[in-house]
Amino acid sequence: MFKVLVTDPISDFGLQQLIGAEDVALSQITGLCEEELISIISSYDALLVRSQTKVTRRVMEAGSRLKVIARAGVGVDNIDLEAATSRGIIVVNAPDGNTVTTCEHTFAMMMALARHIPQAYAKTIAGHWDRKSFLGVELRNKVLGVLGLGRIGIELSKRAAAFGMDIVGYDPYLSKERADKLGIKLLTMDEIIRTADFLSVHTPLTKETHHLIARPQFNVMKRGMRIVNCARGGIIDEVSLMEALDKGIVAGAAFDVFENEPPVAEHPFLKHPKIIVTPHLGASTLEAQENVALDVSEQVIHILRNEPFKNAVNMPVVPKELLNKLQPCFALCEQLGKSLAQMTDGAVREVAVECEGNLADLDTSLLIPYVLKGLLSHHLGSERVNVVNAVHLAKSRDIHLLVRKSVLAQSSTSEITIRLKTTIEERWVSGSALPGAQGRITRIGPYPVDITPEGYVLLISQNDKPGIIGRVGNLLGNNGINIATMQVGRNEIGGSAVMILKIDNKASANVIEALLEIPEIKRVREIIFD
Ligand SMILES: NC(=O)C1=CN([C@@H]2O[C@H](COP(=O)(O)OP(=O)(O)OC[C@H]3O[C@@H](n4cnc5c(N)ncnc54)[C@H](O)[C@@H]3O)[C@@H](O)[C@H]2O)C=CC1
Ligand SMILES: O=C(O)C(=O)COP(=O)(O)O
Repeated sequence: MFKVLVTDPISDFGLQQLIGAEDVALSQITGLCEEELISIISSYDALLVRSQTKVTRRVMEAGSRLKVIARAGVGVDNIDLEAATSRGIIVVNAPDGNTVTTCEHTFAMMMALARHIPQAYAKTIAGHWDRKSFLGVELRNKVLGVLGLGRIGIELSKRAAAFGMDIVGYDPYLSKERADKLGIKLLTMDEIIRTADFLSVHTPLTKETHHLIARPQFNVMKRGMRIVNCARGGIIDEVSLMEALDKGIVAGAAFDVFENEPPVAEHPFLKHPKIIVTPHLGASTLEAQENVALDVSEQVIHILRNEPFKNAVNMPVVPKELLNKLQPCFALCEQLGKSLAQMTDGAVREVAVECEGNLADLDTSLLIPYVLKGLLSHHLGSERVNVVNAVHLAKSRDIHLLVRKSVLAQSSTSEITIRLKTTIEERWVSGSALPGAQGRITRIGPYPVDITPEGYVLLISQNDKPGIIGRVGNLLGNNGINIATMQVGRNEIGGSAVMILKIDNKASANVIEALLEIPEIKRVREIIFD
């Protein structure tokens, strides 16, 4: 039974899939502080949060069973992603479910700002019929600067265009062609800041975007501009904004988010007549909450059941077409990594993935985590290593990772060779995988083989002398070990040779010792595929 903990208010409708799953026990406990969460997290396999719960390194250290942290929303700045990755915890979010809702809230804030609606409402219900203090401005013909043209920034731009605004924007990932189609003029950050009548930020909060708008930016802004933040507290420096308001540079500000949430009662934004605020309501509609909860519930179930999932924040995004082509290779790569771990001595220094044939045209760097998972889990334990943290674990051990390509196929149309260098030796294995079929190991070092990576394999290196095969067969037989298949290979008559035996049951350490007592046998390795 998988135990799932929900610590922020998440739509019950959206959680139905988890609630109804026979293999899931769901607990909903909201309002926990860090210490309280730490005290209970150790028994859970999955944690579902929104923005309130801070999922710190300490929480993850205490969450020894945690396999997945799901964010029912977009921003993951409340989750320590580095800690999650290094512990192999998958972090997923729901990037599409609240786009329109947050964009509509931003637009509502921009209109409320232009027409002083919250201030006028407060005064009217307090009994004052004041028609002089709230002279507003039109949005029409105003320049809207949008920083961050992702999902929300683009939706906002579309709506602003319908209101007759001129949209200028900046996003390092938006192409000019796409911007032209959307009617957005791409400018530099500096040009936008100098020309915008309204400025709205829609980037994530990262080290790079922290205080993206601060004193130097406010100092060059158009006098009387208005600024909106419905993305994240901290993108706009709150102290510099207060100064800019006092200097008359900024005529008004609309904030849905704060550097620290909830803000303290004395926070200057809460008293300033030119600032309007909402309590992080950007994503708070019925529709968005159902969307994001449905999305993450489905992903959590897939991850817990070891099924394919989408939107992992701490794993590379793989286009579906590429995923379909590489999928058959994932299990094979893990098995190739596992076999190398068992046939080499010394500390691993370099792992190279070499792809040939049809695979050479694809981004095969995506295979590395699978190879490393097989390789490292042999040394570090399968509990500790998965495809999320495998690269991190390898790099933190100074293991050099390489991907090489060749258009030649040696023994099949799509062959993968994994070459491993350790402090004392270099060995390699090759394999081939076709869609819908189990992968096969096609080469062990220079020797062509054809084995399915399952069960037990004995690798015996010996000098090529008559009678050895018989002695090995007898010894195994006498110990009740049945040989399923046997392949032999050699460099030259009387030179080095190998015997690759698939056996039906495990050879004990005593059997391996006895094999090594046969004078011509130089090395015996048992490879266990599980
Ligand atoms: N107030 C609320 O309740 C909500 C707030 N958000 C916030 O809005 C943010 C944006 O959401 P989406 O549009 O869905 O994300 P997105 O990932 O689609 O868009 C973010 C864009 O910011 C761009 N960007 C990153 N660094 C930049 C920089 N230095 N300058 C300019 N552009 C930069 C990225 O290239 C990307 O296109 C989220 O990260 C989240 O923090 C999202 C949903 C609700
Ligand atoms: O999705 C996001 O990034 C949001 O900021 C929404 O936050 P919330 O889920 O409402 O706490």
